[in-house]
Amino acid sequence: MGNPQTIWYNKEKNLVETIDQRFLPFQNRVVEIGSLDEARFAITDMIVRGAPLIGVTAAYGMYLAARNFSGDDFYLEMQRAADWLKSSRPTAVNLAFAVDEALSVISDRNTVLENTQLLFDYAENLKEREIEFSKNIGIHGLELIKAISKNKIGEPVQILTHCNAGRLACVELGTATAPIYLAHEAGIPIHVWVDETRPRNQGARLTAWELGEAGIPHTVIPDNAGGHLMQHQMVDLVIVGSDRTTLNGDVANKIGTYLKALAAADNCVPFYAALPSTTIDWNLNDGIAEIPIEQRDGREVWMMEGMLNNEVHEFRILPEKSPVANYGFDVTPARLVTGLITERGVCKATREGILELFPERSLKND
Ligand SMILES: CSC[C@@H](O)[C@H](O)C(=O)COP(=O)(O)O
Repeated sequence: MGNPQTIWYNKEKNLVETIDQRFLPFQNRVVEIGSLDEARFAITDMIVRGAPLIGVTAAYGMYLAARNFSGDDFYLEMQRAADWLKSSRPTAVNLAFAVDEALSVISDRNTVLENTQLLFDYAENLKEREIEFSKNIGIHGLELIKAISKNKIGEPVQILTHCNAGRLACVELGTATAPIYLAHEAGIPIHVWVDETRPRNQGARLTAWELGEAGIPHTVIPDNAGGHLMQHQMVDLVIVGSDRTTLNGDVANKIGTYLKALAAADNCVPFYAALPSTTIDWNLNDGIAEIPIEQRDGREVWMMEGMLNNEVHEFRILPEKSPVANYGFDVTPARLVTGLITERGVCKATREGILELFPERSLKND
């Protein structure tokens, strides 16, 4: 699989490097990030994507802003860098979390050099934390898969996932895919239905690529197929990721997730969201009203990208004069979510369930 991590600091080059996800699965390119602007561009242009990876990239962006600082007012410059990064994508809360936490590690008692080192350490530490979170999400989610597997007598557990909440969206292992990787490693027969996830096709392009690399049986399906499969008992479990989950358990995730949750509820299929605590917005209590939903360039809807004669091409797929709308995310209300798989365990998608796992947040949220 090559480097299992999606982002790393290259000591020889003194640069951050990441996989350029815009070219997968056609080409596996590495891109260098050497400045704040390059970090922001990586996020806006979706060279990197997925809530945890966006957060880690932003943390490195803060470090690079400090490293390249040459003005008079370090603090003001870092505040500007923070605002600039935060304005890159609105929905994934990991971004604001990482930038704010990065700001909190610097102090006016330190030299610029000391603060720069602190920001580097913070980015590396966040990266390690995300790796650990993914591992623990995997361990807790694995128990759900094991329990279903007991009743399948040698048949594979059928898991449906939407978008890419795999290692490419994180640093290693992923969120929704972490239990899948661990189940596969443990020899539990599994099969994954991969929603293609229009318009950018993160499922077809990224999740399918990842699972293929890991040798995990999977089938890519058009986004509209999930309901049919569930009606015919062809899905045992849905696991999706999240870009922002509110304290009351509402789950924002890639557009189309809500429809999968509706179909799952109608067919009594358990529907779980897997997410690290860095994806929980502790300040929000109503996802539908309060989570900002990114609207992206219509080009993603009217163009399709594909491979022809070994080259990546774009194709127009609808009439030139038809307007398009491109909402990036939707919110699945907590009542449709069977549970949340977090690094501390599985809980109900309720304020009580979340705070039971994260009691240290209780005081702050009373
Ligand atoms: C682990 S990130 C949450 C995912 O499930 C999510 O839907 C996703 O892939 C992120 O969206 P993206 O627009 O690709 O950054």
